[in-house]
Amino acid sequence: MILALDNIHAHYGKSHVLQGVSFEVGDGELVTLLGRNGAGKTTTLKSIVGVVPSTSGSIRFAGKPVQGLPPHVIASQGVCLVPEHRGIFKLLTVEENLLLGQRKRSPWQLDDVYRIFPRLKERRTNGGGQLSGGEQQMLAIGRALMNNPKLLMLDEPVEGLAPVIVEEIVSQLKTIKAAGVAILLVEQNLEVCTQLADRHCVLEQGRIVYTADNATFLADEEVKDRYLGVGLV
Ligand SMILES: Nc1ncnc2c1ncn2[C@@H]1O[C@H](COP(=O)(O)OP(=O)(O)OP(=O)(O)O)[C@@H](O)[C@H]1O
Repeated sequence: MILALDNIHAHYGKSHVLQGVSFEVGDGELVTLLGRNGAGKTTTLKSIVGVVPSTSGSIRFAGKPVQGLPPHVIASQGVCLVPEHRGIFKLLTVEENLLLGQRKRSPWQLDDVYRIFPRLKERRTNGGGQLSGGEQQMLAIGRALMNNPKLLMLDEPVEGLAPVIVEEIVSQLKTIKAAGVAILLVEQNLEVCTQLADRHCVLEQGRIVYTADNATFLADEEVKDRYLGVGLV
């Protein structure tokens, strides 16, 4: 088990946003966190990396409690969050952005990242601000890989991207998963989720209300309707 959340609560001021979130991610597993807008998906990711402190419950990473530790200490244990807005340094080149994430002992060095993301190699001397949205997303994922994550967390990585770029990112995430990196994915695009995931967890009003493996989820039209308000096309 790489990640285990047990009964996590979190607040923004008086607003009780996470109301007892419990779920697990196994070693090398890809789990999605689904739910309507405002369900608490981003807050859950932020509480795992310690940016939003959880007020009770426990978070264990690779068997060790991480709750309450400062974000940089949690990150150094191998948890990496690629946030929705990607955090690219626009004035640095692609390569400089990647090198910011570099760790000497990481199995992911520049050439490894360039193998998965050939577009980044082509663009390596371009400024981060000159990249398309899809390329920025690839850069954010590439930089996270250089940090040697055991668990990579992605917040809506394909939102607003053209279908051909979405396909490219899906295939790159498959490669990263095949390399043994566990992934926790927050994504509204259910087609992408069901192409990638081993398991799905649905959040509603700050609680996990449904968990199923991918095959069960695909067959369950009711859950999509009830909790997500969408049908799969
Ligand atoms: N910084 C903040 N301060 C106060 N309330 C916040 C803050 N960030 C989020 N919230 C509120 O907390 C709740 C959960 O937000 P969160 O972003 O975790 O949801 P989400 O499931 O990721 O939804 P979305 O897809 O809209 O991002 C929402 O009601 C939101 O308005």
